[in-house]
Amino acid sequence: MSFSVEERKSLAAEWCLRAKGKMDYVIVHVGCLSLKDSMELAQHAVKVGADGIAVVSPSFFKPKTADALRLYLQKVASAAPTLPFYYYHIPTVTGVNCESFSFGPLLHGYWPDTSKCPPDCRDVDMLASDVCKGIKKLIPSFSGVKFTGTDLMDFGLCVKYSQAEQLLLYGIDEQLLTSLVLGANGAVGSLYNYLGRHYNKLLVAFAEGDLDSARACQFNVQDFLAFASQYGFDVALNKQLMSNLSGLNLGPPRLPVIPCPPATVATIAEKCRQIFLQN
Ligand SMILES: CC(=O)N[C@@H]([C@@H](O)[C@H](O)[C@H](O)CO)[C@@H](O)CC(=O)C(=O)O
Repeated sequence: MSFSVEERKSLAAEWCLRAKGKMDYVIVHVGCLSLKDSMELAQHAVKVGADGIAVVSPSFFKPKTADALRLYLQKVASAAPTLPFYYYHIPTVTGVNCESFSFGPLLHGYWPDTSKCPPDCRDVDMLASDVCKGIKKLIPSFSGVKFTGTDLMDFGLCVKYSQAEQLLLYGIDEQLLTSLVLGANGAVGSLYNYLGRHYNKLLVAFAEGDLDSARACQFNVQDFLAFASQYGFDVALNKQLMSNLSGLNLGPPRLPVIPCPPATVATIAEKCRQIFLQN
């Protein structure tokens, strides 16, 4: 999102090129503040051979209702109708709220029908299950959701009303196990960039019904994040950890995101090695 449209195009082209024969999917994120930019990126994703596109809600002029967001998503999808389309739900980042809710914010999550709400309720995430309701009629290429949220009832409803073959990708890495129980069939997140082997153990243990081992894997991640959070775990620190742990120089974050002091990164990387090399 911090990249220009041109930078995003060249990154998408490079990923699609290099992933050939190595990766099952490259899903290009094309969400922007401008609908036109998103449509341009969607068309470009087709040209470079992406396997799908994903879109977050615009976060400056925000949609006020799930209907409005669906209409926006429909327009973006129409620019690349042959590509599988994914809605990327990440309310803590987009700040997209339900502005109307019949029983007020305290009951958020327990009453997903936002159509019945008064117009004075602004602090409630717009539910992904509302956005996805009936979306296939508007977007025939709709193929699933990337759900980065802690509202597991909302996630559960996305799973319940999804169709066969759709992807339900969970995005809170420290709670992956919980989402698997509810029916997640994939995950996208930042920690997988350096904890892939560890998470594969969790997935295998879960698939084999070995919940003790799966829980142990998840708890290790939670321990690690609790440690890193003391230093302010954020996107900058995460990128620096990726560089430190992989040995690849991934470059600095872009302003206004400020990097973490290198000594702190080294401390956290060391903790990561301690926890995950021993387990
Ligand atoms: C809010 C946020 O950044 N969430 C991350 C998580 O991977 C997150 O970093 C992790 O669960 C630690 O809290 C991802 O879901 C989002 C993400 O990696 C992305 O869109 O690039």
